[in-house]
Amino acid sequence: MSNPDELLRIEGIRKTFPGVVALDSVDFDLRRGEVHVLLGENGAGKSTLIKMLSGAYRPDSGRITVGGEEVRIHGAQDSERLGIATIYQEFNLVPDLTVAENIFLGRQPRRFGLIDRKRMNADAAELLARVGVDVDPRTPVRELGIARLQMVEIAKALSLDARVLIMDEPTAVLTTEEVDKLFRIVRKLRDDGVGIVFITHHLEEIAALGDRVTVLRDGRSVDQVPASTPEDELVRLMVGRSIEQQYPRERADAGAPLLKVRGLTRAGTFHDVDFEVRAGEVVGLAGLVGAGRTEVVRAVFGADPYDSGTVEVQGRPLRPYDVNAAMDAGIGLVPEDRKGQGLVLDATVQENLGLVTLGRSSRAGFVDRAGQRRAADRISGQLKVRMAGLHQHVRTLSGGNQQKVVIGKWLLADTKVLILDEPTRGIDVGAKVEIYQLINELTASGHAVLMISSDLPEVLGMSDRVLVMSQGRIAGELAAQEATQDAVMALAVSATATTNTAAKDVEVSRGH
Ligand SMILES: Nc1ncnc2c1ncn2[C@@H]1O[C@H](COP(=O)(O)OP(=O)(O)OP(=O)(O)O)[C@@H](O)[C@H]1O
Repeated sequence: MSNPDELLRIEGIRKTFPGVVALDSVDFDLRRGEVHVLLGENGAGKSTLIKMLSGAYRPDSGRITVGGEEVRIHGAQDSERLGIATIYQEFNLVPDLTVAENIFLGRQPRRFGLIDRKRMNADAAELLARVGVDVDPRTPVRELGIARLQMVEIAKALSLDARVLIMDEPTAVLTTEEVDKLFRIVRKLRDDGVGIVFITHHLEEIAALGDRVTVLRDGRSVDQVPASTPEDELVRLMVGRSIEQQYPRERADAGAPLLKVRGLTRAGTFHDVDFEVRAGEVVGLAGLVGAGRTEVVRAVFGADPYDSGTVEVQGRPLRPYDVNAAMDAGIGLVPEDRKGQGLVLDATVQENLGLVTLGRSSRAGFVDRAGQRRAADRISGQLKVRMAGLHQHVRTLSGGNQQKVVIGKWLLADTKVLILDEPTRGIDVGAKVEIYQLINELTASGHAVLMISSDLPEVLGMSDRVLVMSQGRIAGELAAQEATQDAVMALAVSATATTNTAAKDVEVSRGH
């Protein structure tokens, strides 16, 4: 073996699916004590590559060597035996088992043939302490939030003595504080000699955490560069061109109010929420995690009930808790949890793109299939959905491309008021700009957009006005020119400061 620090090497890997070459002659290597970032657009092949290492997929050709020896990884057990642990975005934990049971699943310490719970819990507590997470090993996993689930997964990887830890977009769903904590743990593991493969769409994380970067483009490994490479250069390598303007907001003239929300209240969740969104406007809804932003927009969309207040679209009151009424009135919602709420995974791209429009036109008594196909073609082209064709099942699209389909579905539906909840989570930098441009087109043609985002630069870069929520109330409103990170944060913590809530509930939204 040439380099004693080399943990694994991938050479000339190819993997095809019907109609798609997902990976084509990909090279990659990982050393002890490094964070190696995998960077690439949505659909570039990042997840497919790591699935070769976790044993979920087998390559069509190419070589994988671990510790200098060629290996075949035919399943999760092979991968585990080779010291490779993978943490996916959808965690692999069993909700009804405890933290300790999950960590030692199938390997519980036994005493006289029975599971030795005392020892299992003590061992788990030690591992949890190593990752610095304060959780009782006897807690059922279903009671944990996302950040802690991730920590339990890391503890499990440690228990397996993993030398290679693969993390697929671990920061996508974390708050700033949680990201800091994760980074501390990852650095510690790196210092202990673990090799970490790290996937992210947040470029600023690369210099902060990474050592080397392998760039995948269209299923090929196009370059390997140091993590200190400037961001614009990374973008160029990844998308094959430079991006001039990250937030290309083109303001339109604000017209009549399309959406009016008055006194919206649900006890214990949000109170007296008043705002309006005018034709041609992008209004950002900022706030800390837990401020009630998603809850408010779900109530506006009729997906959840409220106790009092009114929602009007173009001057007409909407019946509460009635999604169909909201959609008929022209409201659309791209939800935060897209896989759960936004897509029919076993239907095709075209079927998913047509879900809202088809519902409407069939109610009106006709279905223009050719027109639907043209529309689906157009929008998938604009959003650069990477797919074998409109007939591909959404389940087999890459994560980012699935998200583009949900957004596309609503863009096609000609909604007057489009509500976007975390629209660019998991979306690559190039595709983000495409989405912003489509937002511009919408507002230029007189539509209104209400956008929740935890990515503060995105809110500031794309909104004409920013509403800031704090503890279920609108704490203030800022015009685009006065909306700075500091001004938003001051409002976001304002109610919290007066009510002196425990610091642990105050989790700052992502700001990068
Ligand atoms: N089971 C499958 N069947 C058919 N095509 C697939 C399957 N799995 C992946 N693909 C295709 O392989 C390509 C690479 O997808 P992959 O999920 O590896 O991308 P990615 O780089 O992880 O993207 P993202 O950033 O969006 O997560 C995509 O075009 C995808 O549609």
